[in-house]
Amino acid sequence: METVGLSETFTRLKKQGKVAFIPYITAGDPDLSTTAEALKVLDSCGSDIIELGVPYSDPLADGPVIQAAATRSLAKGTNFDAIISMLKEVVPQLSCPIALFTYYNPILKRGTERFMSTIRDTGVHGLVVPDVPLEETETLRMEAKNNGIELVLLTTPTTPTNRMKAIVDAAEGFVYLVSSVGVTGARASVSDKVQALLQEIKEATTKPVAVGFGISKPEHVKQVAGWGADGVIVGSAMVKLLGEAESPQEGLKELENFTRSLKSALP
Ligand SMILES: O=P(O)(O)OC[C@@H](O)[C@@H](O)c1c[nH]c2ccccc12
Repeated sequence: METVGLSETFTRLKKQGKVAFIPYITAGDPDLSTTAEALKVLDSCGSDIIELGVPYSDPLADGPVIQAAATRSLAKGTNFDAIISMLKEVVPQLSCPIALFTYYNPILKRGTERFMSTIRDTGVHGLVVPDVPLEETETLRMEAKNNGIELVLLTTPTTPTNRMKAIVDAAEGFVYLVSSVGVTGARASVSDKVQALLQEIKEATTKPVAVGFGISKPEHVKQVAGWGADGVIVGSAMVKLLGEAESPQEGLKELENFTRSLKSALP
């Protein structure tokens, strides 16, 4: 089925007074066929957008859980081409859009234009590149636009206001507000600075803003939605369930239960 893109998804949800639930998982952990099943589980449990991470050897922005997932996946021999073939199979079966997550190096290795056209051919709608400096997003944005890919950009609690404004102006699909400084990973609570950061961003743009980092419980989800986020992103807590389970089937079952518990905490 033809899915709509990221920004259209947010427009639809906004009309329904809903907040987007956006899980992240690492491709190939525990293996690619489980990833294919996990995408379908996450979709059928009500995810509105799914972030799929391309495992990388030097995930500088990732905490221990996602680093371990990338290591396991790479040790299994997961590579970009295998992820692309899996996506060509699975994306047509999904009702929610996929945002591919990759560090900048795998893009540079392939060449930006070729990378963009390759992911476009799988039906992926979005792209998040956490380590590309704003100054270098020009080419990325142009090639993304040429291929109908929405390039999401990230802003953090320490991003200066004028730089945040440049980021939200350039972002496509949605603005990724990183909730706390440091790396990805579940935290006991979400920093209440997020509320003020959300207000500041919403004064600078009408684009949807999704919040990530540290969110791992239904009460976190409820809290962040209550602060006015248009979307809530959960990664490490998902990755941990899937990658550290007794078996892939067990992991998929836990993923389903966990997703339902978080989704039910959203309006
Ligand atoms: O893992 P957390 O704390 O739930 O945060 C989401 C995060 O994992 C996901 O969006 C992500 C995965 N890798 C990243 C690298 C940079 C920024 C964000 C990410």
